[in-house]
Formats: sequence, C-alpha cells, structure tokens
Amino acid sequence: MTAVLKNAVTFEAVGAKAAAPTVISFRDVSKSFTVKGVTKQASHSINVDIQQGQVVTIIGPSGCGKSTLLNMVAGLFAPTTGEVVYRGEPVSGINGRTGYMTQSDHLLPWRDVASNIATPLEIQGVPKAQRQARIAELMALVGLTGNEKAYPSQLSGGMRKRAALARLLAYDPETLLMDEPFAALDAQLRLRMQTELFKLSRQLKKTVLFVTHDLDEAVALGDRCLIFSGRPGTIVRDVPIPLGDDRNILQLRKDPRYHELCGDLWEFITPDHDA
Ligand SMILES: Nc1ncnc2c1ncn2[C@@H]1O[C@H](COP(=O)(O)OP(=O)(O)OP(=O)(O)O)[C@@H](O)[C@H]1O
Repeated sequence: MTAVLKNAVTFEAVGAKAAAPTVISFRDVSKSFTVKGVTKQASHSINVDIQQGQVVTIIGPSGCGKSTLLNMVAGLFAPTTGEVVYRGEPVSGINGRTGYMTQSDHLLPWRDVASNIATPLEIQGVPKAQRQARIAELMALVGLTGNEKAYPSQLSGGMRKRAALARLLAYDPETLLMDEPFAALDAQLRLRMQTELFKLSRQLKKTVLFVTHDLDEAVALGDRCLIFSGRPGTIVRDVPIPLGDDRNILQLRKDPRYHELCGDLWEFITPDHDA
C-alpha cells in the first residue's frame, strides 16, 4: 500500500467525517435469491458502518451485489441473514429517508420539468405556493432555471440528469442511493455532473452511497471507497479517499494524490491481487 493510503486516516476531513454519527450499519449481512427453486448467493459477510455526511463509492465486478446493497438500505430487499440498521433501527419495509437515482432518469414524459420536480411535493401535499418556491430553488440548485416548461424529450442527456437530481432532492432524502447514475453520459458531461453532484452533496451535507464501475469516478467523488470481491460479493477493502471537501474535480487530474489513489484502487481490483 502506498504512503498516501497509509497516512490517509490522519487527514482531517476524513477523520472528522469518520467521527460523525453512524447512519447505516450492515451487520453480518448476506443475501441470496431463489428463482424457480434455484438459490444463488449474491453477497455474504457484509459488515460496514457509514457515517453521516460521508460520500461512499462502491466498486466491484459485475454481479457482486453492489445494487443489492443499495436495495437493502432502501428497504426494497430484506437481507437473508444479518441486519441492516438505519439510525439505530433495523430497516424493515421501504426506508423513506433514502432517495434512489439510477442510470435511467425515469422522468415522466407527459410532464414538463417543473411538474416532474413537483411530483414528490404533490405527493407530500405541499401547498402550491410553497411548491412553486421550492421548484424555483431546486431548478436553480441544479442549474436548470429557464427550462421549467421544457418536456423531457426536449432536454439533453445532462439536463435530464439534472432534472432527475432535482426531483430526487425534492424528496429531501437524508441519504442518496446512486446506482451508476452517470454511466450513460459522455466523458465531458459526466465530469460536469460529477462536479455538480460533488458540490451539492457537500453543500446539502447528504450521505451518499454511489455505485460505479469507473475507478476515477470512485476516487473523484468519494470520502471512502468500498471494494467488493466477485460473486458472492463481500467488502474486501475500505479505502479512505483523503482529498477533502474542497477538492476541485476539474483539476484533480493534475493532483499526484489522485493518481496515486487511482493506482491503488487498480491494484486492489486486479484479478490476481488476492491470488
Ligand atoms: N431481484 C433479483 N432476483 C434474482 N436475482 C437477483 C435479483 N437482484 C439481483 N440478483 C442477483 O444477485 C446478484 C447481484 O446482483 P446486483 O445487481 O446486486 O450486482 P451488481 O454488483 O450491482 O452488478 P452490476 O455491476 O452488473 O450492476 C446477481 O447474480 C444478480 O443476478
């Protein structure tokens, strides 16, 4: 392991967040699925605590149970053994303190941007005047002001992502569960969305679990990166990313610490690493 990682835990930003209250705990969690009488184990022996305000990136080979981990936090799947604890209570049923974002933006095609963002507020029964103020605030937050009346089909890929992000934030979830949300975007747009998500998550002090196949993205966005082994998956590394809250994602490629961390992650995931 390199010097950067050895010394990582001493960095102030990482240390302060590690001392924050625990929001999510996995305690000896395993998950299997039985389909047509055949049981497959997706993940096993998952033990991890995630502290308030941490952005935790998750990487690992396809099928190792990364999405399953998010689904268990959201309460969409129950663990087969062990428990997932959220703010001290076992998760049972839908966890309303979390919000989900995937590769697909799931915008409603028949509603304009403002109405899409309004949907969660309508469901929550927020009065119209408050709703309008909140929509304006969210549109500004994600840089979409002026596009209120546009329909999803009239938006670029990046604008759709921003609209989906604004709608997610309208629920004001404490924890954001993000499953490869930027995977379908071109490199430039992806970088912009990463920058925006990074700023927003820190500004709003959200706890974020972010699944990605992109190691650079895992380092650029995370305070910490969990590395999964192949299926049935478990967490084999928990790597601090001590780049701080004031990192400039657009300038990271010039930062030797960033390259060193990316190199370390590559080393950890190379197939013969544990051989
Ligand atoms: N609802 C389900 N029913 C049956 N099997 C499932 C279900 N959800 C996930 N699995 C299985 O559990 C395993 C882990 O799936 P999961 O989607 O969590 O992996 P992943 O690491 O997110 O994969 P990827 O990187 O390809 O998205 C896979 O073998 C998958 O087929």
